[in-house]
Amino acid sequence: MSEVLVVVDHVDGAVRKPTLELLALAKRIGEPAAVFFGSPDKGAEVASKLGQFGAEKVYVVDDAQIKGYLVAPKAEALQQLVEKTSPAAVLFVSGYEGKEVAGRLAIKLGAGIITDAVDVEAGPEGPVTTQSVFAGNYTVKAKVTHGTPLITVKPNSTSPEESGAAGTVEEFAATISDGAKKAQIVAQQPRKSSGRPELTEAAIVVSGGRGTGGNFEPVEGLADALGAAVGASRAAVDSGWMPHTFQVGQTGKTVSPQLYVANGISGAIQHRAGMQTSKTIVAVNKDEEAPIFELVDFGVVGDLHSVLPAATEQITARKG
Ligand SMILES: Cc1cc2nc3c(=O)[nH]c(=O)nc-3n(C[C@H](O)[C@H](O)[C@H](O)COP(=O)(O)OP(=O)(O)OC[C@H]3O[C@@H](n4cnc5c(N)ncnc54)[C@H](O)[C@@H]3O)c2cc1C
Repeated sequence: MSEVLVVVDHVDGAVRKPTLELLALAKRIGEPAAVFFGSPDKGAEVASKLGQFGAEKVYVVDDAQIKGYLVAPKAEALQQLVEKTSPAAVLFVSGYEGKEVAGRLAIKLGAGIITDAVDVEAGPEGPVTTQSVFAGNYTVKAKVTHGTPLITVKPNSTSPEESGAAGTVEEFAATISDGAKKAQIVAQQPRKSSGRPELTEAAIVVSGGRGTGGNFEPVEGLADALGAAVGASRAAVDSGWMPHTFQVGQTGKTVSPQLYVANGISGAIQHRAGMQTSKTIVAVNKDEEAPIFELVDFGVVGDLHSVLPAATEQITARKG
């Protein structure tokens, strides 16, 4: 069985959950092998974590020559690794960086690329992907017909699976050309931490829309009582109430938490596209005809400014 390369999404060696999801998908189509761009010192620790979730091998690519530049060196290193290992596919997390590296790699290899898959399974002639298009109204099955399939997968498309594989480390020395070092990073600033979970990884998401009137305090209060991430509709983002990084939907992030609480959000199709696969959906809306109520498991018709503080108080009291 051929290897399936999974490009690791991490922050200073802390592997993010979408990578663990990719490992579960990789296992369906071959032998999962992760590619970690980072310090070789962290290789063993990262390999142990990735091994726990199915990575049989972890290629460690020293990022000393890579981290000071934008994505071109990563694509170049991956080209060399793909040429050496001839994998059955390469999987990336569907994010800004994952898609850009995958696109560059596709050009270098002359290979086919599929972006924003929500599922990957084995087919008779290689991996078959599922994409959800037109705001979730259609699903498309696709396969790459030329070269190594390069596939970017949306976060929360599947659940990580613990398997306890070995996760052995193999260092891969890539040669980075001067041509790949043309876009240098001159300054980097980590985003201020809110102390809340990352939106796409959170088990609970509490979102607010235009119905908040710009006051997100009740939404944030409930989120904090539940240990949840905060999300927003595009109307709230376009009004300047929340940054775009909080937007859920077709042109924002896709979330699939255990619980999604939509407050003052009408349920437009573009918002649904980013949250309709949530396991349980609760909505608070003062309009009983709001379309969001078509997809909820539990709905409250009421003013969020009174419903949310009351719910927060109850939850806080129960937690003691
Ligand atoms: C190409 C394209 C891409 C888009 N991408 C996205 C996207 O990624 N994400 C996204 O969200 N939208 C997206 N949109 C916009 C989308 O069509 C809607 O306009 C948007 O989702 C509406 O946001 P909303 O539900 O907050 O506002 P509204 O539709 O105005 O709904 C507000 C709701 O709040 C309720 N309400 C008002 N006051 C209260 C109160 N006090 N208590 C309780 N309920 C109250 C109202 O009854 C209403 O249902 C996109 C649109 C286009 C054309």
